Amino acid sequence: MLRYISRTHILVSFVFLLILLGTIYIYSGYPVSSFSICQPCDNSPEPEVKDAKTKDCSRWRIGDLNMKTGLKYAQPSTQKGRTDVNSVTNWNAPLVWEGTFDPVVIDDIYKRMDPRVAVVVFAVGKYTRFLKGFLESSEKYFLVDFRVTYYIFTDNEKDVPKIRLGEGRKISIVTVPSAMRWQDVVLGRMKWATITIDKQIRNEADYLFMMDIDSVFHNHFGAESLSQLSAVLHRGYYKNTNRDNFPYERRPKSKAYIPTGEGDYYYTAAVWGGYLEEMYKLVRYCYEQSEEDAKNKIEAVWQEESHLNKYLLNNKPTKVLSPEYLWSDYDQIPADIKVVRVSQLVKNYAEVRPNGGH
Ligand SMILES: CC(=O)N[C@H]1[C@@H](OP(=O)(O)OP(=O)(O)OC[C@H]2O[C@@H](n3ccc(=O)[nH]c3=O)[C@H](O)[C@@H]2O)O[C@H](CO)[C@H](O)[C@@H]1O
Ligand SMILES: [Mn+2]
Repeated sequence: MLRYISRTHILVSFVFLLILLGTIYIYSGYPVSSFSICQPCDNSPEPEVKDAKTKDCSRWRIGDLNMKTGLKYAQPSTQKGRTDVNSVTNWNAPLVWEGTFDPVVIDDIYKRMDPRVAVVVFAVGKYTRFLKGFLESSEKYFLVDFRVTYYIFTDNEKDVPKIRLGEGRKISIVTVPSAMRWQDVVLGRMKWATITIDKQIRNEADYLFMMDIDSVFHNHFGAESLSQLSAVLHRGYYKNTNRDNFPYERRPKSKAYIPTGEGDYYYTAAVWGGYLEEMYKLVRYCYEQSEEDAKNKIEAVWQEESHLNKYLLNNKPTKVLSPEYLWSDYDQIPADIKVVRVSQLVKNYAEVRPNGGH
């Protein structure tokens, strides 16, 4: 009997001890299941990661909104703000316009995390001519003081210009084959980006942006653009267009098909970004869906842009960026666009594309 009691005692004490240790472990702040953006920082092979920042980094988690003590900035108001545009979606995500954020505050918050940002751009065939304007203007306006790597996918490495880059910023060249059709380049972006994220970028970045190269930055493009998944409203359809007139893929045979009566917005495929893994999922989705289409002998009306719009209908973006984030030199600037941050260049489609035309 005595032996029996003492065994039970030992067992109960052991279980109690386990529970106690577990509780201490959890309450001591160990990240039980939360994904940490800073984890990759610690493993980073990059020599320029500063000690202080790496130490700081271990305290950061995605979703933290910690700001430096004593930072000086204008008092935010609950009464004043943009009233000419809607700045929230019906799934309660921010719709970002000039005047809906304070760059002093938001850039400080994100800079403290010191994320590594990958920018994937393609410059195939004659499109290498756009690299200089894109890179030089990006250095002036795009996530200044953040760590940025431009992944330049090209079939012509020697035409990549030498540009002076800011501290912590670099270029990584990825060689891709030339193409006979521009459609193959724009869709090929999904294939080559998927492969290269798997092989290389995953270990080198926390956020990833996909961008068209025929673009120039004109104004601040900062941390207000960062989120799990951020998509930009296409300038051509953001104001008065009925959803049934969005240029979604309308043929049921395509994987990108969206029936009439559905849809939130029409997003451009020329600027989109988010957490590395979220972007990987989406880029890979566009690649796989377009492969399915090819098997069925159909190509979506606006290539990867059609697949992107299909995905974002069911997987809502966590931030919607206004057309300030991609305007076009072809179009006049209306009153609600207070700032053009990026603009697409006017180009001679027939001359610059391998198979001409629109
Ligand atoms: C503003 C906007 O909504 N842009 C979209 C629109 O592009 P655009 O009409 O602006 O197409 P584009 O000619 O700029 O092609 C898209 C991008 O592919 C690359 N490229 C293309 C051809 C080539 O020979 N070499 C090369 O490098 C380059 O990075 C270029 O910026 O339609 C395309 C698909 O039809 C894509 O969805 C673009 O994102
Ligand atoms: Mn373009």
